[in-house]
Amino acid sequence: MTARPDPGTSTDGALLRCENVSLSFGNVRALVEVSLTLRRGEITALVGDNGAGKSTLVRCVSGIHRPQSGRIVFDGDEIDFHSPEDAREAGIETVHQTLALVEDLTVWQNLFLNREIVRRLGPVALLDRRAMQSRSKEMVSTLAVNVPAVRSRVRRLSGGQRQAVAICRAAGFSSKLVIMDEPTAALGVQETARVEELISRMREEGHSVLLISHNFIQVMRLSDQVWVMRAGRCVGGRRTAETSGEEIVALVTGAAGQ
Ligand SMILES: Nc1ncnc2c1ncn2[C@@H]1O[C@H](COP(=O)(O)OP(=O)(O)OP(=O)(O)O)[C@@H](O)[C@H]1O
Repeated sequence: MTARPDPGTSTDGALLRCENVSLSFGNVRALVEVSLTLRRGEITALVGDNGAGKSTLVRCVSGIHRPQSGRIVFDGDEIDFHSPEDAREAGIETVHQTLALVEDLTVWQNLFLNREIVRRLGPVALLDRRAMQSRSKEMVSTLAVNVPAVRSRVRRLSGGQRQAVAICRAAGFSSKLVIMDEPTAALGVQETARVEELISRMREEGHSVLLISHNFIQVMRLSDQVWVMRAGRCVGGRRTAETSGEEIVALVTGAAGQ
């Protein structure tokens, strides 16, 4: 990963800036000169029809793809991630639709998966279960996550509770940006409401969130800023308070200009 200082971002409040980012897969132009910004401490929504390029853009930010041209500036540095680990190291956590939780492990084991706390006893390294459990309780209670107990196995949790654990894992460990890909797509009405509450609470706790959603009502309810993608291009950005669901739908479908 290379990092180049970018003095511009510290003053304009932007945590993330994509500038003319392009990426094609063979003949498919998945991203065409996409430019957008994401401010610190806000919930930024990314909307667009199927195939618009949302996931591809997010994959560029989270280290899965590398743009063929353009640049991405995160927290003042131009990024050139080679892997999701690079992105994570820089403070970008992604909650994928698949959640990547291990069913047979407990909530706390999932929260600390691959970042176990280790205690040294002379030459021997031991997992510090007590420290991980107590830190997990703190993480869960900070965001008031609706999870029965950190010692429950994930397989016993509902879809909403699993989503909450995955979000909690991403929000913990001092991440600077949490990306969520359709966090409520597979949930019922009540569970969706709980996860939305959790996302709002993250903003109250100072987290920055990039939310991909097909649910315009949710986007209008939760976000501070909306960016719209269509056919690989970013066709507009609006402050949520200054737009309407109708205008966003019109941008998504192409019925409105920029
Ligand atoms: N790995 C890939 N190889 C080839 N084509 C791809 C690949 N990933 C995405 N695409 C193509 O790039 C375009 C953008 O896809 P992308 O998944 O980013 O859209 P999306 O807005 O996230 O859609 P959805 O809402 O359905 O997830 C589509 O035409 C898709 O078929």
